[in-house]
Amino acid sequence: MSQSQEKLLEIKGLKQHFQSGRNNVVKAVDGLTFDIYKGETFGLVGESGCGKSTTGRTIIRLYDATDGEVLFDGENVHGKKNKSEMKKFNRKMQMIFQDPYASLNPRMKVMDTIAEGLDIHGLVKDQKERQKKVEDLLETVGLNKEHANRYPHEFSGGQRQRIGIARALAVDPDFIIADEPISALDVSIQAQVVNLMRKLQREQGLTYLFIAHDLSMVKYISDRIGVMYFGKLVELADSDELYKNPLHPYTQSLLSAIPLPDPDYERNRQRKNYDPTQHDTSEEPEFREIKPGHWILCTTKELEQYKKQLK
Ligand SMILES: Nc1ncnc2c1ncn2[C@@H]1O[C@H](COP(=O)(O)OP(=O)(O)OP(=O)(O)O)[C@@H](O)[C@H]1O
Repeated sequence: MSQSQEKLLEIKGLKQHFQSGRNNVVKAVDGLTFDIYKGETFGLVGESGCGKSTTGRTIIRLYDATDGEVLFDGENVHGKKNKSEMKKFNRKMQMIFQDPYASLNPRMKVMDTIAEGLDIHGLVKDQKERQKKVEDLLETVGLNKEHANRYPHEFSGGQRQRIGIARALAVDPDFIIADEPISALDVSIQAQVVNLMRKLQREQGLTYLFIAHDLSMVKYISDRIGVMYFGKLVELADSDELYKNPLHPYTQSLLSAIPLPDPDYERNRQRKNYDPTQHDTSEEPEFREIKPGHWILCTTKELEQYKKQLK
């Protein structure tokens, strides 16, 4: 988790609206603007359905954006690109999924699953190099070379996620979107996978967008956190700052849902419910910087109130 201030991604006014039925539009992502710095882990949290996965998928261009821009190292990912330019982006940006079993082809040996990207991008010259590269990747993620000839069903959930990580790493990416990568795993295995991701980040200078629905594990892995509610970011801050100074009532509600290790605190803790009707409606809320690096969706009047709450 070494964070620079150099931007790897600039997401500007990103929108993803889905047509649902004839007259209904789902605004899954509705105007997101934020940067992701080189070498950091940016945690994106919010409850199910708020648009986290759609954000990840739109950034990586699995979907074309309805509106807005994604700049990767200054280049517009969503601009008109020819095939070879798209291939270059596809290699630099990889994705790890929540359910590694569903994302691995059950009829493909681990060797071929991991080597798929190597083949597509022409990164190995012959079978021998291909095999060696896959074996090295298996070792990098804590598996061993004998695993290369097995099928996904022969592995545990944690091992399958390691295979998913090896597949993403094969093409030597700069940026990985991890979409709830540990939510489907046993609690005992979750920390192992997160620790592996942190180790790989240190060793390979990776940048992560780490998507999760609760704030507990995200705090541990993220440098900065964005809190998402119905397609919009409501708060964004350094991880420590967000826990010290949660200002938006929705962030406070998410935080109040995390069980805490301190028994005294835990006994007195109350779950805060978020009531979206509690906001000032005298003007449209905007994403405003309340102190350097700490952003909140609010009106000017609310901003003054939040300032008084700052610790
Ligand atoms: N391809 C699609 N077509 C139509 N609607 C979609 C599509 N993908 C997502 N949605 C809708 O967009 C909204 C956001 O979904 P999304 O999966 O991004 O949320 P999420 O925060 O990642 O939730 P979860 O944690 O459950 O995956 C939801 O209302 C969902 O039903």
